[in-house]
Amino acid sequence: MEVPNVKLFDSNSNYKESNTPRDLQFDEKRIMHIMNVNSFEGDLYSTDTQQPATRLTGVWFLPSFINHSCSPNSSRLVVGEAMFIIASRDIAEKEEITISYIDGMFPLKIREEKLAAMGYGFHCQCRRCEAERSVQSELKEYSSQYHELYENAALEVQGAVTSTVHTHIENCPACTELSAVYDGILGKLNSLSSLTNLEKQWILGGYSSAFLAKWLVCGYASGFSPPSDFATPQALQLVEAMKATVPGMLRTLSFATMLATAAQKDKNQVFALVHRLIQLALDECIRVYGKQKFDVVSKLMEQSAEFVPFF
Ligand SMILES: C[S@@+](CC[C@H](N)C(=O)[O-])C[C@H]1O[C@@H](n2cnc3c(N)ncnc32)[C@H](O)[C@@H]1O
Repeated sequence: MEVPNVKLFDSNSNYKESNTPRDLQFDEKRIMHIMNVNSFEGDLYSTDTQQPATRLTGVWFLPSFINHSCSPNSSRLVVGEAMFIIASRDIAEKEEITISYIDGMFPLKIREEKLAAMGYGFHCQCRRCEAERSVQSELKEYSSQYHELYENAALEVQGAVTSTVHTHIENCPACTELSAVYDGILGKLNSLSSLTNLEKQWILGGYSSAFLAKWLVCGYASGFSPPSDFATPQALQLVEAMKATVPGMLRTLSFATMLATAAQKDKNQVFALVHRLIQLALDECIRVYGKQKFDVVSKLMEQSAEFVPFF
């Protein structure tokens, strides 16, 4: 399809197409399809920081040309009416700019289902998907278990968050089982020699909520406040994997700050782990610049007990 002149979308421009091509004539179905695959949905932030974020849907012309990847290099932020596309990791010269159309922190099968449900009409063949497909048969057991459990686990979490009574650990069966899936996938990945370390991180990142379910189950009894000994090298390994998988996610930033706070309180904790967690939080804080990053990370650390890092 021919790309229209950008000036057509500029409200201050007098530019007009000399003659409307026949295929641009009014066709309701076609217009609806174009809207479906090109519009964005998300949180809109006011420049007035006292205002809460509101949900919005809209079409932003230039960002709508950006393709999807399950391990993208950019993410988007809407402030007022402007959409910012922010690099979430270093981007090489001539590398395609990509964003994720879905919450990519899920295993392959769920990502495929989410993309299919949105009607984009493509099968993702990014490097992350291809790496995960290449070991799909080896991971089948964990992938199926995750698939069976994750919706129920999400319901348990929602129930717990909205409940005023602190339910006990036994009342969270799906979360408990899901956390065992994480240990299983971790062991399996260690035994797979056909994958690079980065490919293993991409797969592990997709199972992050299974690890977080474990935190939830442990943190439950203590009113969601993470136990001080929860910041283990295994938790750090997951934050590193989440950063490598979908960089710049708020969930990863919050998880890192929560762990850093817990690690700081633990007298037995080595300084290197706390330091690395804070560094990761600063790296993931891609929407603010300079010294403000430190303010945001320390504020999040103060508030970390209130955060439920799940789905
Ligand atoms: C928002 S548009 C992206 C820009 C579009 N590629 C273009 O040139 O106008 C979404 C559509 O782009 C295509 N697309 C996006 N990401 C893709 C990917 N990773 N692989 C194949 N097609 C993709 C699909 O057709 C999808 O419905």
